[in-house]
Amino acid sequence: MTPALELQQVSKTYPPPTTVTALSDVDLVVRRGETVAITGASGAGKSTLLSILGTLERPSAGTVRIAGTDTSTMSDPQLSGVRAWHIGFVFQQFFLLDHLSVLENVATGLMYRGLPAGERRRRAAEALDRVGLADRMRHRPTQLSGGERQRVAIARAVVGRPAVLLADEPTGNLDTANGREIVRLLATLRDTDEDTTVVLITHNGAVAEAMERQIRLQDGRIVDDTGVTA
Ligand SMILES: Nc1ncnc2c1ncn2[C@@H]1O[C@H](COP(=O)(O)OP(=O)(O)OP(=O)(O)O)[C@@H](O)[C@H]1O
Repeated sequence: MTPALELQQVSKTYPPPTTVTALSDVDLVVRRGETVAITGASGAGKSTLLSILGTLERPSAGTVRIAGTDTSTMSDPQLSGVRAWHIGFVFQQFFLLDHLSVLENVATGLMYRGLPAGERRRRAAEALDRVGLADRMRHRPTQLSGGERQRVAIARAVVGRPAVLLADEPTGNLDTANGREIVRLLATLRDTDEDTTVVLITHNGAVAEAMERQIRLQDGRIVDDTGVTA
């Protein structure tokens, strides 16, 4: 089957004045439905790798394929389209819009799908039900706990049923119990949605262990990968 994500000889050097090489010659194949943790010290290149997998950043060299399609020749609007249809993002800081209701926040995840507002709201309500927040739809994000806010962010990320969910430290702002809930939720979404691929960055060993595969970065290179058999 076509891999969900494929990097071939990917390097990323940020432009001057910094000229930092954040990734060097990374080869990575993520199969559909895999759950993957990316670990490594601060500055190892984890966020850069996630941004490249999510087409938010372009590599300086190498090839990025999303569901088999080479993204290197795509224009910025085409890449936006790939993100809107295929990729969901979750961040440590939630990034919810406080002036909108929880339901409206989740509906923004369908903004670029060309759906009528009523349909966006219907699907948003369904996604909130899946993350166990059906009774919080009319709340504002500021009226929710940290764990609940992250569940709203996850609902927004998966409302369009993307093939890939990318999460940068999704449990980083949560206590252990709430972090565990979020990891359990991500696993459930993978099991109930068809073949959703989950790639997350974490500094937390227990969160990493909850994923099927662990990849460790050091100085911009993959130094350990439990998904690769010798
Ligand atoms: N926009 C940028 N411009 C220049 N250098 C950058 C930029 N973003 C990241 N870097 C550098 O690239 C390297 C890798 O950064 P990255 O954020 O990918 O690491 P990380 O493993 O996610 O770190 P952390 O765990 O601290 O978030 C670091 O040396 C960082 O300073």
